This record gives sequence, structure tokens and C-alpha cells, in this order.
Amino acid sequence: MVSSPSCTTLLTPAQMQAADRAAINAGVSGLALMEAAGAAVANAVAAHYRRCPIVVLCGPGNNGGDGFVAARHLRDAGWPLRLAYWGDPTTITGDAAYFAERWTGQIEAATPATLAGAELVIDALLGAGLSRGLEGSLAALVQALADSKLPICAVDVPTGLDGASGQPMGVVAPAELTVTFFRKKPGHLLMPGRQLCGKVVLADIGIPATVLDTMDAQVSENHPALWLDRYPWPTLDAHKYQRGHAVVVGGSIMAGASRLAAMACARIGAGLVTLAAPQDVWPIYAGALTSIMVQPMADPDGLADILSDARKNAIVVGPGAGLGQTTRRHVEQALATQRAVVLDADAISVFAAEPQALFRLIDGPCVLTPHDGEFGRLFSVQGSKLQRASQAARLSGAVIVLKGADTVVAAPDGRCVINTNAPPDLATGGTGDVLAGLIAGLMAQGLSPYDAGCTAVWIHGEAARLFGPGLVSEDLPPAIPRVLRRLRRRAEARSA
Ligand SMILES: NC(=O)C1=CN([C@@H]2O[C@H](COP(=O)(O)OP(=O)(O)OC[C@H]3O[C@@H](n4cnc5c(N)ncnc54)[C@H](O)[C@@H]3O)[C@@H](O)[C@H]2O)[C@H](O)CC1
Ligand SMILES: [K+]
Repeated sequence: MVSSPSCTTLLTPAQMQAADRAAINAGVSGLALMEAAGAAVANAVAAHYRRCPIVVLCGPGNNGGDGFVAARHLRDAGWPLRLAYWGDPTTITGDAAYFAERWTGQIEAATPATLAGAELVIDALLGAGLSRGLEGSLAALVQALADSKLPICAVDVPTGLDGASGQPMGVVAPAELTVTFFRKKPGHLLMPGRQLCGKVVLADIGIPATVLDTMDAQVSENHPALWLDRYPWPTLDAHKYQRGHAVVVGGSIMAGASRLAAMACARIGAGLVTLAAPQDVWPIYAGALTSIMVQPMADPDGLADILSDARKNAIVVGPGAGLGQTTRRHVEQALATQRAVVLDADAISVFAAEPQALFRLIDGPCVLTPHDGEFGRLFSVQGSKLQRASQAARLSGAVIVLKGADTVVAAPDGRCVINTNAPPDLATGGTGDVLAGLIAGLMAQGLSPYDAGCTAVWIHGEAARLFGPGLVSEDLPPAIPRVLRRLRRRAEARSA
């Protein structure tokens, strides 16, 4: 089993098949891959469950082949095991046929009745070869499996789950454990796939990592290994002006949102943070902030005045901004500077009627941080969450941080990460404002928009994970130093 950071690359089922072919062309035998895959499933089952009556459900392709191998290993290890095949076993071909031949036990016909007496099920019906929604007797079998509530170990992916998108193609029986090979697929991480896969175990089956060199694999699971080398740790001779000066534009009514963003900018290490506050409410901001400078902003052009100092190199617009012309004007003024800009919340929604007008303004480093609703106001793109975020990045010219349990960060050049460390405790008001501040604080320190998006999303998730239940958004900025301490230890260990 492997889970090292170099394994963060994700492959679609089609890319996985290409990797498989490349490995075979490089001299690895297909039979050896299948033997390793099935053995890995058996090992994972033995590691996660106590010995119990088990049923292995095998399908007509190589996923079923893995099932035959796993069944042989578990039976040899003394598990009380039955094997059931969906389809006509005389038509099995290729490597799977070899392992079906080697299976000396009985082969039952897989029907809902097969599940009676089982305490654990291995789902080796369909994997990466899924080409259409489940129908007829196969759909009935998988429905019965789902209804049985038996613990399931899925081989590669739960049958019926699209490994590219994480979307079920018809019914899917949720697995408790999924054993996949070489590299995870996006569908293991994107919702609802992430929930349907349960715990995902990644197994090395002997495909050399060099096969990735010839592939255009641009999607990864977010992990410090992707960006830690570029993290802007302050150097011994640092002074505050070298660490960037972030400006957070405050709103008139919701004063909390921009304060959260400003505190996040400061905690992540921006040398200076200015909160540009509407003139009528600036004393409220000033009274609530200590390390953040509060500068009164006369509208409509006060922000431009504040930004006339060229050292102010990163700007956040949106948290608590409101949906009026002033917000739109602030976005225009921020983007006109060509400095690093993060647009969140109302700064996105205010362009709902005219998204192209926003895209025309984006010409410098820019990150948009929409949740699904805000995203839908700007973009009418289709496909998986990865595809939608990617297309939006290309259309807008900005890095897109499409938020949710499976936040996707997408760059206009096609690179993407899916983030997986964020706990559901983050589903509470204000956490998005903190994220916008973290991204801007990192861009103020010189990170590219894509690195800043990936880094901030991971740190945000990690801060919430370490804090635990009961989290409110104010808890996040003070939780950042603990995450940074751990990251710095990791960075020091890497460079030692
Ligand atoms: N490199 C690797 O990752 C390895 C993967 N292995 C395993 O192989 C499968 C993929 O095998 P493949 O034969 O391509 O696909 P499947 O077994 O998933 O199914 C193919 C089979 O099913 C038919 N089919 C497709 N969709 C449906 C449907 N909705 N209803 C009915 N039938 C359907 C299709 O026509 C084919 O006949 C991968 O997941 C791994 O488990 C190797 O063992 C090791 C190397
Ligand atoms: K499966």
C-alpha cells in the first residue's frame, strides 16, 4: 500500500486505462497487474475486517478478474467465501478468463438472493469500464446490495460510480472501503463519489510512475507536496513591507465579513493589512481591530485613492459588500490596478447580469471564490465539478476556487486540485470570508493565484480539522498559527 505525496496525481478511468497500456508496453504483464490488484483487495479486506462469511460479486470485465484473484487469496487464507458472477461465465475473456480458470471453487449466479448469509461483500462487478447506467438484473442486484446495508469493499470504484466525475450512473451501493490501483480517480474525491467510496485505499500494483511522464495528467488531490516548496516563509532579514500589504474592502452593513477576511490576511503573514472602510461606519471597524489598519474610504472613488500607494499589492472585494453599484465600482477599481485581486461573494454576484463585463476586466492575477450558487450566476458551463471549474477558469482568465465539501481549485491553464481535508464543521457563516483573506494574504506575499488558492484552501481545511467540532468562523484565524507551525516543521524536514 502506498500513500506518499507523490501519489497526489489523479487519473480519469480513460487515463488509467492508458497508464495500464503504457505499463504493459513497458514490459509489465497484464496478468501480473491483475494478480497484484486482486491481492491488494484481499490484503485490504483482511486488514479492515475480522474473518466472516463473505460473498465476492464478479462482473464480466477486468474488475471481475480482480474479484476472482481476491477471492482465491481470501479463501486460501481461510475465509468462508462464496463467489457469484453476474452474466454468462463462459464469455469471460482476457486476463480475467485466466483467473476465472484458476478459481477452483463454485461459481454461483449473482442475484439478490446471493447476498443471504453474507456478512461482507466484495463488489467487483464493474470498475473503470462502466460505459452506461446500470439496468435490468444488474441494477436490481446493486439495488439489493444497497438495501442489504451489508459492509461492502468496492474494487476500484463502487459499481455504477463514474470514476471521472464522482456521479452515480443509476443506483450505487455505498462502499465502506474502496481499494483502487496506482492512482486515485477524481470520482473518489468529488461528491457524492467521496461518500459512496468510504475509505479509499490506494494500492501499488507495479505500474511504474514513469508512465505518467507521457500523460497530460493535470488534476491532483490537494496536498502540501504540491506547493510547500514555494510557501513564503519570512526570511531572517524580512521587514513588513517585504511581506506584502493587503487591502480588504469593507461593506457598510455587514461589518463582520471583511474583518474576518482582514484577520485571515494578517494571520497568514501579510506584512500589513488595511481595511478600507466606508466613511460612515469606519469607527466601528477601527474600534474592533488592532493589528489591522482601518482607512476611511469616501465613495465612489475612495478605494482608488487608497490603492494609489503601489505597495498595496493584494485586494479583497466581496465579503459583506452588498449588491449595489458601489461594489461593482470597487471591483473595477481593484482590477484596474492589475494587482492581485480576490473576488468573493457579492463581488461575484454583482456581475450576474453581465458576466462578460467582469471577464473583460480581469487582466492580472485574480482569484474568484464562488460557492455553487455564486458560480451559477456567472457561468452556464456543464459537466463534472472539475470540468465546470476548469472551463470557468478558461472563460474568465481567473483562478476559480469552486467551494464545497470537495472544493476545486482550477487554473486557466488546465491545472486543477480537489481538496479533501476540509471537515463539514466549515459549513457555517463567515468561513468563506476567512478563505478569501487567506488567498489574498498569500498573494500579497508573492504566491501565484493558483498556488495561493491551493495553499489557502488546504490551510483553511486543516485549521478547521485541528480545531474540531463547535467551530465558528472567528475561530479560524487564531487556528492558523498551529497549522503553520506544523507546515514549517514539514518544510524543514523536507529540506534537511
Ligand atoms: N491499471 C489498472 O487500474 C488495472 C485495472 N484493473 C481492473 O480493471 C478494471 C477495468 O476493467 P475493464 O474490463 O476495462 O472494465 P470493467 O470490468 O469495469 O467492465 C467492463 C465490462 O462491463 C461492461 N459494461 C460497462 N458498463 C456496463 C453497464 N452499465 N451494464 C452492463 N455492463 C456494462 C462493458 O461492456 C465490459 O464488458 C478496473 O476497474 C480494475 O478493477 C486490472 O485488473 C489491473 C490493472
Ligand atoms: K466495483
